Amino acid sequence: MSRIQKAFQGMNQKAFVPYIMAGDGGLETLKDKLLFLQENGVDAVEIGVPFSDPVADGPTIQQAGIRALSAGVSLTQVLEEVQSFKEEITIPLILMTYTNPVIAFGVERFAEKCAFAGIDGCIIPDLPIEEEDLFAPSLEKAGIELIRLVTVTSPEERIEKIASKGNAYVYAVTVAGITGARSGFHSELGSFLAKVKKASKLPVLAGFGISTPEHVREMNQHCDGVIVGSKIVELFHENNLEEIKQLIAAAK
Ligand SMILES: O=P(O)(O)OC[C@@H](O)[C@@H](O)c1c[nH]c2ccccc12
Repeated sequence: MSRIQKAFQGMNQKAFVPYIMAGDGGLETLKDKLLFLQENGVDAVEIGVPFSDPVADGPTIQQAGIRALSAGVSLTQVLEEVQSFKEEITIPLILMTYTNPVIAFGVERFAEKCAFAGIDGCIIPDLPIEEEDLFAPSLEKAGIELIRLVTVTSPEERIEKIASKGNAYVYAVTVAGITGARSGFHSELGSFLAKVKKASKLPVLAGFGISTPEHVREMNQHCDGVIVGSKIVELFHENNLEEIKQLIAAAK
């Protein structure tokens, strides 16, 4: 059983998975952020790779990506950095990137380097399930789990098709649109998450627009855990570690 499967199967608490942008504040801060999150009890971390054309990202994550790119941070550097401290990180790490950088890097090489760096899973949000055979075999061979997204606007058959795959967790996107803090959630949220849960044997984690402890608690009534991106990115940028702890604590 992989580290990621161990972390997410037989969980008796709700999961909390933060997203951070690698290289925001300098690549040398990545290790300290991961150690901080690990010490404070998160279940996994999504590490974003800065990319020039992040179509699914809202302004907060885009800005973090621009800061990282202007510091010269690349996919190669992110993988080398993660590899350099892999012995100290025990929680699963999920690399979040887009199809183009992976193709440019070479799919097979990407999968191997991820495995060598101690990465457990990947999220490639612009990779539709119809095209995943381009990536999935190489990732599987390297022991990297592909985490798939379903969205609140996906038709039911599509939810079923996507949610029945994989070994880690299903990422349920709770809004139609891009990442970023929001004040309210989709009216179909509860029934959407119920559909995803029914279609999958895996834990269902909800993400997009979750930015307060109240959101975390509300969302967790309908799913197995949450993913928080933009708010975590913003709080790290402001060095507000206290509020990060409060968000994590809301899931426990
Ligand atoms: O930022 P939010 O609204 O909290 O959403 C999570 C999200 O940031 C993270 O999982 C993510 C970052 N970039 C993405 C692109 C697509 C899907 C998901 C993501």
